[in-house]
Amino acid sequence: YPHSLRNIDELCASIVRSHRETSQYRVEELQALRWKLFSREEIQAYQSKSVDEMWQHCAVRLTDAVQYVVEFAKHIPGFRMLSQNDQIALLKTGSMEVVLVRMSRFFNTENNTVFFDGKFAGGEVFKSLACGDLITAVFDFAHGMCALKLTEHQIALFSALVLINTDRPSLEDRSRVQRVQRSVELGLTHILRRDNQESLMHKLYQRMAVLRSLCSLHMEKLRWFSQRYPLTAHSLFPPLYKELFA
Ligand SMILES: COc1ccc2c(n1)CCN(C(C)=O)[C@H]2C(=O)Nc1ccc(OCc2ccccc2OC)cc1
Repeated sequence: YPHSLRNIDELCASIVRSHRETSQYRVEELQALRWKLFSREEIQAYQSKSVDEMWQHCAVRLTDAVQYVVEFAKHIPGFRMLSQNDQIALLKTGSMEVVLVRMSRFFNTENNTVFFDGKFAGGEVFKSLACGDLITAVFDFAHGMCALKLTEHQIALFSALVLINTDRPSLEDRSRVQRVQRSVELGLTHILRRDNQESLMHKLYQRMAVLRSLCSLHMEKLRWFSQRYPLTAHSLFPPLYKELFA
């Protein structure tokens, strides 16, 4: 275990603090926007964008969110003790997963909308991406996360566990990653026991399995897109999005 941490409480406190400091938007902030929807004209404007324009529009915004997840990862006790390559390997596959976990905090299950460009958007706004199955899967996942009614503390520990995942391919020092993963798992079970919600644990592992298939769908769509629009993907996407996902 990382020597600096005397006990699990301290581990949980540092992950919760990091989650709060890197959450880009506070839930209360966006609660006020939940019923701010796009007008028919605004929806039509998004739907008349070309495929590559809309992909670029979304990639820029999602890269914003990914940057905050990179910051979050750096403050997970033990993450920075891993080799650079292992840190990149974990972020390559885990950062979009954490973005999608966090995205569920900005999802309105009553009108099936998600925060996007300052308002809350329904799936029809993303029609010009030409990947309705990805959007449906993103919305379904957000619904599933909201149904668990996780606290911010639980989301923080769950996000850390999603990120520190030893199943990632090409890890150099799997056993070191395993030690960090075990301490985060201890933290999550500690939080759930304290909240008297241990039954959530297996539901969270099911959510992780759904998340993995959702993110491989995202990668598949991105590969499809990059082949069809190589110029946009290689020169107009944010470097971090390319580095992590392309
Ligand atoms: C961490 O949680 C959040 C939640 C919301 C937002 C952010 N962070 C960052 C700031 N942001 C802004 C500025 O709009 C929001 C955003 O990006 N929303 C948004 C973007 C794309 C969407 O679907 C398309 C799509 C989804 C998955 C994978 C690829 C995709 O397209 C290629 C849906 C919503």
